[in-house]
Amino acid sequence: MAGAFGFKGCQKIRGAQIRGLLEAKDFFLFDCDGVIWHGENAITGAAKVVNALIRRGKNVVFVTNNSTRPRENYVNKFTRLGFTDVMLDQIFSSSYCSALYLRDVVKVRGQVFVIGCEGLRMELLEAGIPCVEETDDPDATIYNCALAPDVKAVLVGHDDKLTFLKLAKASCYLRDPECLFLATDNDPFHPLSGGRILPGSGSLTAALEVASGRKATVIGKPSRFMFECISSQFRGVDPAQCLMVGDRLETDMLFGSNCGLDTMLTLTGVSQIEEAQEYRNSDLTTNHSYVPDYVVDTIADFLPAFEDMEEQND
Ligand SMILES: O=C(O)COP(=O)(O)O
Ligand SMILES: [Mg+2]
Repeated sequence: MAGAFGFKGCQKIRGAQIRGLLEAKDFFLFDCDGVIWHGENAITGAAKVVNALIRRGKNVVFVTNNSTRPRENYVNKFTRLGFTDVMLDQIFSSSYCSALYLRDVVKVRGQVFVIGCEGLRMELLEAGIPCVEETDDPDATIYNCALAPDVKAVLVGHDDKLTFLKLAKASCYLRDPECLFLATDNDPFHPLSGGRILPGSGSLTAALEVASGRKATVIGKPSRFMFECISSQFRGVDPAQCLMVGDRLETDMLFGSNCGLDTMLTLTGVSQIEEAQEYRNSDLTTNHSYVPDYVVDTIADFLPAFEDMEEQND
């Protein structure tokens, strides 16, 4: 897919080309982990870029598959890391969008069984969606535990306190075909320092898919639903005016393609340019949806373009 400037995918761009892109787009969607920050550390220059875009009147939103924190937590994190003007309504997390999906699309009537962190439960409760209480009985097993009545959905997100009992309970609830099976995202893993990895929600969902014999509906990237949330909150967004900036081909770039957005891969996160070139050279046309229109080493590559624009305006 060629971007607005006719570039073939995987083209590294900088300077004047980035400036052209900044002038042509008015809606910027940023992935967080691997683009804006790594864990608790901002990527060098990221705050300056985001602050400059907002100062120039561009729309900036953040689309993160991380389901572990409530949005307020992100506002504090952005402030802590030097992003001066990020507001709650610019943050679209897979937990917040899962709550919107259950409230506004499913209009769920009944309880939701959650496999996930406290941040996911908080977003659901904030949206008025009752969650099945977690048991703290150390002797509870699937043979003797109580199962809640009227569970109308099972929602799986990143859960670093996953237990066999939680998986077993979810499998029982999913025996009811009326009970929806949802996942906040399908990320398989998250790289950690020292070559370690953290299993993602996708690995927990896969376990439940095998146990239940059912397939989950994924709310987060690469599904289009997060863009639908953004579009309805900003009263209609023109995909042609958007640029999706991410670090992962199979979630961020595919999300952008699925929503008809131009896409930019930054090489500060999970995916490398060689992987993107492999997808581009693939005979399988479905693989071309993973190919970014543009590639930059880091979003800090935007900074010289702002300086050019300033000089031009002086
Ligand atoms: O940390 C994660 O779950 C991934 O988050 P991201 O979508 O912001 O990269
Ligand atoms: Mg990321």
